[in-house]
Amino acid sequence: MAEKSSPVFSRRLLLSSAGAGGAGLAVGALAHAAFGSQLEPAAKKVADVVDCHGQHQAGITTAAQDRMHIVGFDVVTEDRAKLVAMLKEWTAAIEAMTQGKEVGEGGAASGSYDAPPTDTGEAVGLSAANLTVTIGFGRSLFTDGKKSRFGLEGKLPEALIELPHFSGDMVEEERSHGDIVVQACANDPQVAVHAIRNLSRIGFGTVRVRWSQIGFGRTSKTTSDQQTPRNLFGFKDGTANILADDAEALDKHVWVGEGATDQPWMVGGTYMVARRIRMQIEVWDRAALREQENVVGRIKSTGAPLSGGEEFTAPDLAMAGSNGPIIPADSHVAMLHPSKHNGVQMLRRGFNYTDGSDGLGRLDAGLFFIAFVVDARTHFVPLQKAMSANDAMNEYLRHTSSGLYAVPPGITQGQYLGQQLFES
Ligand SMILES: C=CC1=C(C)c2cc3[nH]c(cc4nc(cc5[nH]c(cc1n2)c(C)c5CCC(=O)O)C(CCC(=O)O)=C4C)c(C)c3C=C
Ligand SMILES: [Fe+2]
Repeated sequence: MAEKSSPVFSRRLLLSSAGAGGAGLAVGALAHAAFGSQLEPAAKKVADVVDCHGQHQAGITTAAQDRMHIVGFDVVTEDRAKLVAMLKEWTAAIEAMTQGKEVGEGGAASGSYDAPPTDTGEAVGLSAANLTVTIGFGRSLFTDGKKSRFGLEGKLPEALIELPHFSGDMVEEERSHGDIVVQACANDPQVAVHAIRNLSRIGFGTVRVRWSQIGFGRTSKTTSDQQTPRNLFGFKDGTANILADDAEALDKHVWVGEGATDQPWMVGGTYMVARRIRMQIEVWDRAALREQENVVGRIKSTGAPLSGGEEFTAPDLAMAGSNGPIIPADSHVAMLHPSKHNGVQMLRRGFNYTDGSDGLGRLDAGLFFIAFVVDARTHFVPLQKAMSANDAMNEYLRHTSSGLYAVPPGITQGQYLGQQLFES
């Protein structure tokens, strides 16, 4: 995936170029024509643009942004051509928005005075903010359980399983699954929300929103120069993550390679696991620091493993403590360490969320867990099973949603997202 600055017209530049003259214009069709004519500034390098083209979709190994809006859509039409047309329109919109441009010919305020604007407008004046938009397909897009949908017979990857029920799950169906997932990440919340809103608007009549979630803070690092952020338990999260420059780990654990799938259209793609995990914040806040560190298996202040060293020192799961291993066997780190799961790793890219309070005075807050894996059957299910059976952290968690999506590979200019699936 290419991630470099591109010479584009930024929304901020457009706004400043419109200037006071634009603001002083009278309302009406004349004003639109005049405003439109001023939107022709010289090209400018924009530093916070992530290219949406490449071998893989953006928003996976991209340096994790601070904000996220993710949505699960259900397709409401039976018409394959209509669905493909929407994916083409989405792609054009994504190409524009990720460059900080407005959606459609007329944008927010330069189109026909007698039609709804092709861009909703709330990102005018904002930069691209490293926006990435990543799409994935749920199992239900391929089959309704009895018969194929959209002529996608034979295209359902074996790896796109129905995730099982895990012990303790309190999964709400209406917050889970969906035919298509769209993850928008940016360093400005309004840019992420604008992206999802405009895709929803374009999709009206073809898709309907099944669920959505806003995340306000990253809980992972995906590049070596990023600081490890903290989750709502106050611990560093993302220390032992797969990083963008670790090509070997990415090829082994994240990207679907040739020969590793029954579906050639998935080569260069990956699978996204998305689970809303509510954290029992008030219970956690009453737990002693010793208990908190024993639950995680790491030191709260530094992120170092309880066996010693600094944040990136490998945990010594065999080191003895006064009462068994110094990193408790039921701690989160001991439970999910690759050495306990045939060496498998995942690229975690989740976000902290809060959805206000629950009416009982408790924060409805937690971690919207997102991970990208080559195959959930080997790289997620066994880990989640171990976690839900024995992890000491469970006492403080409630898994309230669940989803698995096939994330197709990236595209080149002129292609549309999902083309590999619909035209192979
Ligand atoms: C099944 C996969 C995982 C779920 C679900 C999950 C939820 C979850 N995790 C934290 C906090 C931390 N996780 C940490 C490490 C870690 N977590 C997983 C997997 C899941 N986490 C893995 C594979 C690892 C890495 C293990 C290793 O290799 O050592 C950490 C430690 C710091 C780090 O390495 O990131 C923390 C802290 C929460 C709060 C949570 C659910 C709300
Ligand atoms: Fe974790």
